[in-house]
Amino acid sequence: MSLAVYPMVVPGVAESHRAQCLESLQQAGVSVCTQPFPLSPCLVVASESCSDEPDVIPPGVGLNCLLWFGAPTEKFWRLACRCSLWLLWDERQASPVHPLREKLQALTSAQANIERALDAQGLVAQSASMRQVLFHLYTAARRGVDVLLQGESGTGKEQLARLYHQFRRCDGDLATLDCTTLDEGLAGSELFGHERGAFTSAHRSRDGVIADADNGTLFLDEIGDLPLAIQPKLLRTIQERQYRRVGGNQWMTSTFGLVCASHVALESAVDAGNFRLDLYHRIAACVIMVPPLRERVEDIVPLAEHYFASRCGDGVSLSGPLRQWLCQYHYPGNVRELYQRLRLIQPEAGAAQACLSDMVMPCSIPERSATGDNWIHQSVSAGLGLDAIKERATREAKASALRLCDDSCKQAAQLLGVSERTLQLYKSELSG
Ligand SMILES: Nc1ncnc2c1ncn2[C@@H]1O[C@H](COP(=O)(O)OP(=O)(O)OP(=O)(O)O)[C@@H](O)[C@H]1O
Repeated sequence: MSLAVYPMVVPGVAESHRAQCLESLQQAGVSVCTQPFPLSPCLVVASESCSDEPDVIPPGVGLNCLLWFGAPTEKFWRLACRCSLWLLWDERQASPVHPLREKLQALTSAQANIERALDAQGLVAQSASMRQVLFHLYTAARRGVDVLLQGESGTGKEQLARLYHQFRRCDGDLATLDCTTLDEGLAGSELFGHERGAFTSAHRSRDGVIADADNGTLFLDEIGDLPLAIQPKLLRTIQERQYRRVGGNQWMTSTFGLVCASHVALESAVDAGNFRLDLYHRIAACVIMVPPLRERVEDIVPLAEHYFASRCGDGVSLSGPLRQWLCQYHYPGNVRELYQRLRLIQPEAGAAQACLSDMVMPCSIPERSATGDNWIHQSVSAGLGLDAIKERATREAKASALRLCDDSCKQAAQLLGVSERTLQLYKSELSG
């Protein structure tokens, strides 16, 4: 396999270390790219003397390997947690040519497979933290390790479960069970299936999701919501991959890979007595924390571009103010909320750029507000006249625009198509 790498020497690293690194790459037969290239891994070269910037690793580069000169220190761990793999270079020993080649080989083939899977599923992951999540997911899937995905709602756990299934390259299907919808009485049947006559409405025998996942992957979404009564029944199934249908007495086998997801920290659910510790230990062999969107701001613009590309065709770029507007928000609902926000923006078909002025605001004032109070109707009945009504509508529009734009007069002005000064005056009137 021909290997290429982009060495990213962190500022402050000694020149002698940089030279040693380049020499080892040459000995390992690895070519050196002069630019970060998405499909080539990045070798982050660092040592204790390097700068301590948290964002030394730029977004958009491929998977990365940290090459650290010297003994690991706190700085090493801070950097290592942003890298997929790492290699320590103990200067008393010969240069680590073979391990270096091996790690770069592993990263290169993972990178190509991950890229293919992202394309196939229409997913975007540019940030170093998401690249790392993908690498761990890929490694776990290829080694047949079960995975627990934890992260806030809307971060993409379900999409990652699909990727995990794709990475496993198995013959069977991805069988999904959303545990939030499980009725306590029917949970056993949904999971294990049932025999005919097992309960009053069981007119026929049927398979459950565990049988459906045979030779494939079982995805238990929101596993924290699994009724407590059914939890002990899953222990053997997860450990031995065996199950018994409700009303049956024969143990059956299903060979599946397991991926579970939860938006709550399951450790807290265990502490609160809502989740069994023995079940937690069986599903948490490899816990992958999916970072919230506000902690990977680098993903916001690529996700937005991806969203517009899927709606308007390729090549829609975002105007500067629109990028700024999108990146300033903190997205408690994560990618799902970003997509909802983007629905407000409607670039013209075939337009090369999406701008804030493409934003569609609700153009008619609702007939009745949630409280049932129709202020326009009341104002008209009270004989207030059009000017007073317009004046109030204008004030409400300014307040809404400022709220939407996190109090930025400039962006709110763009949104309303008025001058920035108009919004500044409105704000000073309010504070005066
Ligand atoms: N990396 C990504 N690239 C493209 N779209 C994404 C990505 N991550 C999430 N999405 C989109 O965001 C939305 C929410 O994703 P998903 O349902 O996977 O989140 P979740 O973490 O499972 O949420 P919940 O905990 O509420 O079930 C979906 O529309 C999904 O397509």
